[in-house]
Amino acid sequence: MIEIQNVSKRFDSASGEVHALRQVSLTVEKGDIFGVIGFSGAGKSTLVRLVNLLERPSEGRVLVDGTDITTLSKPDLRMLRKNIGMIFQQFNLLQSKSVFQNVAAPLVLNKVPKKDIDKRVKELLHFVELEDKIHTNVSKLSGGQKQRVGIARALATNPSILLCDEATSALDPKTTDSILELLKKINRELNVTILLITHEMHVICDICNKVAVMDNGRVLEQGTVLQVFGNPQHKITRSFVKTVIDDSIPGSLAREILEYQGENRIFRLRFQGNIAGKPLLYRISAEYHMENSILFATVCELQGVVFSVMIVQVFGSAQRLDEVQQFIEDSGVYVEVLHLTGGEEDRND
Ligand SMILES: Nc1ncnc2c1ncn2[C@@H]1O[C@H](COP(=O)(O)OP(=O)(O)OP(=O)(O)O)[C@@H](O)[C@H]1O
Repeated sequence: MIEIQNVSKRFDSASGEVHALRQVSLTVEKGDIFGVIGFSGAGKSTLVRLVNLLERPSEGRVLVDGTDITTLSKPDLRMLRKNIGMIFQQFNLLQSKSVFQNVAAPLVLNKVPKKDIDKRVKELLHFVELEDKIHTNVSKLSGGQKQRVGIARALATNPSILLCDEATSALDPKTTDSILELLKKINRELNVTILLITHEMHVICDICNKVAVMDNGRVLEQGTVLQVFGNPQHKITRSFVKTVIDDSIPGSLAREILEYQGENRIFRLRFQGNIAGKPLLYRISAEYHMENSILFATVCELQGVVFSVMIVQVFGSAQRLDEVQQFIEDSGVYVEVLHLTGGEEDRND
């Protein structure tokens, strides 16, 4: 378990003090694949580097399995780093060395006997499906193969935590998917807790069970992927959601709606999981006798859960619309009233 408690991190730079992290708190439970998403400069790399003390917090505490790691002695810090593997966007391999030498490096550093190193490296290369490249120089490998070597090296000392710093950002989409599959296998079969940082929603949706959204050194929101992306509270979170599920009303449609003179309200509904099939609109017609029309609907899958967004226009008096809104809320569906101004959606961000 990783606990980051009220951590701030400041750097001195030529142009003055930089606040890379501001009072960040988050908890990664054992078994999680926890994703931190944010745009460039949000503080993600600084955050992940705290966990193996590549960076020290200016304030606050970082606990790994209950121990405040800033208080560790040098030998204990070495032990901690054995327990925490890390992979990088640019792989950070020893370029002039073979696959074997790269994967063996942490074992050599830890003075593991040679015959055990041979056995362990073969085991690891089998796990990452790269046995046939054992004697190849890493400079001859593709990006995906290099990341597999990076992963095998990170797993060499049997860590219980794996930190991933934009591990798929340098890879094409197909290779990204195969590396994400491998990370899932590491989590599932080796019980490794994963903390990853990324600016790609696809990565979060594909493998993470929890997520934190960062901006300007702060965590804006965090929780399960479904909680955070199912009902995003901040503009930045919504902009990430939009990259996988665009839920805005096209401008031409918004202008048409604005021209309508009668009383109506536009709701954005977000359905999750088994409530996706609830006959909500049918009940608004049948029980409330109110006409409604679907303006937009889309569906995707987040973490194996069906997630759908629907924008509906319901017609009726303000009082009746309040009743319907209450009914929707009581049904456990996230509902948001949309205000259209001049053909655009005004979200008061
Ligand atoms: N060693 C350093 N010295 C000075 N400033 C730093 C240092 N490391 C990071 N920063 C600054 O801290 C802020 C957060 O950087 P960080 O690399 O953690 O963000 P990020 O979200 O990982 O962005 P990116 O994906 O671009 O790396 C940035 O303004 C960055 O310039």
